[in-house]
Amino acid sequence: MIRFENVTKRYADGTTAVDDLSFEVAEGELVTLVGPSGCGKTTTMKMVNRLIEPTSGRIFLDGEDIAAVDPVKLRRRIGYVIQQVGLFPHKTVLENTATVPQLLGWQRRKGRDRAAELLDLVGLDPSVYGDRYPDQLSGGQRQRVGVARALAADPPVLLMDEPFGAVDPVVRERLQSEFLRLQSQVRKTVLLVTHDIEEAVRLGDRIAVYGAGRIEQFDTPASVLGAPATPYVADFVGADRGLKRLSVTPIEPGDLEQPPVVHLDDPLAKAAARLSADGARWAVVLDDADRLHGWIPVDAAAGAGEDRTAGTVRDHARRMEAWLPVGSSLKRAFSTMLQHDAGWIAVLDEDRFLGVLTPARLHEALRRSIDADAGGIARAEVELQTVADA
Ligand SMILES: Nc1ncnc2c1ncn2[C@@H]1O[C@H](COP(=O)(O)OP(=O)(O)OP(=O)(O)O)[C@@H](O)[C@H]1O
Repeated sequence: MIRFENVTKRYADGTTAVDDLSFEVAEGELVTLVGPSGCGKTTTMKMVNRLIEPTSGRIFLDGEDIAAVDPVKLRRRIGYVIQQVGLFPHKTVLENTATVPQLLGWQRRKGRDRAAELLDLVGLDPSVYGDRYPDQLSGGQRQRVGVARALAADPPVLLMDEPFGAVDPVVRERLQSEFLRLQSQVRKTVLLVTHDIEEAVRLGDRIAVYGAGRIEQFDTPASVLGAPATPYVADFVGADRGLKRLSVTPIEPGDLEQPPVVHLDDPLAKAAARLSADGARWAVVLDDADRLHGWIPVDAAAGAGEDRTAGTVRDHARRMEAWLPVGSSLKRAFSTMLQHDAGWIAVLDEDRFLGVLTPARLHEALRRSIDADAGGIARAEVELQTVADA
């Protein structure tokens, strides 16, 4: 979809920002460009929408040499998201989002409908936020409007330059997750610039790791972390790449343990029988709609024995705060365990209880991720022990 062929950019003062670059981004693929400041990432990106012209080499978009395409027409096919967002302060959120459809001459109604649809898609209720002005939004909300605006005219290509750089780490992680969910729906061809290797690994189908003006490695996150191509890349991804892998490995249903399950209205004696049959120390407690309520320890249930008057699970159940949606990263699972000082966390699919993740299962999931890698990555290279050390 996007192809660079021997592209070099030399600025007037003699700086070579990009040096003989060749790579290709497939349709629907999200490629992250990562590297230290000044290595040529932004220059690379701005050559795609012709904000910067290459000194030599050619860039193709969908097979067409972009040098021959009128820059204004070219930019209509390319959404552009930047860190400073650049919303018009005197226009409402809805008007800002509808900017490009309006420039394209869409009917006002159609443009606004589309803008509302996009705001919804990025998690901003248009009936709540549509009439606000940018200064009435948080940084994270402004960033979402930036993404909605870039998508409004449904361009096949999206360029994103440090799109989540201006917000704090917690909001940043949330925006990243939201963007991944969005991308799985809209499947744009995306080039995303970041200087944060963790962001690059988390978001990219493939990562281009830049040295000065050149790509040192262009590969999947697993391969970049597991088998850095050069000492430079190894140094850049850091010694804790086993830990970074945690942030790119999602919890899957197969990773979960299935402890005994009881319901709030079950007699205590029934819960005690379930626990003793399984030899378990605790059971998960669900409400009558099968939603997670909490857990019950074996000693609370054991007193009941055969005594049918001992009450119900409800009287002894404890609430469980440590839970995560399936698909969350192992890193989030690990930090949730630490935060709640919990030996296990519940994993849900929407409201449905799927099972629990324990530290042992987390470790196994990490191994699964390593085993699933493209061949040639020696397990020993990935520092599993860092999980235990952390
Ligand atoms: N207009 C310009 N004139 C001269 N040199 C420039 C110009 N724009 C960028 N450069 C230089 O080109 C090199 C690459 O810059 P570029 O902005 O592409 O880097 P980057 O990797 O995006 O950096 P950052 O992460 O800091 O944004 C740098 O050395 C920069 O100083």
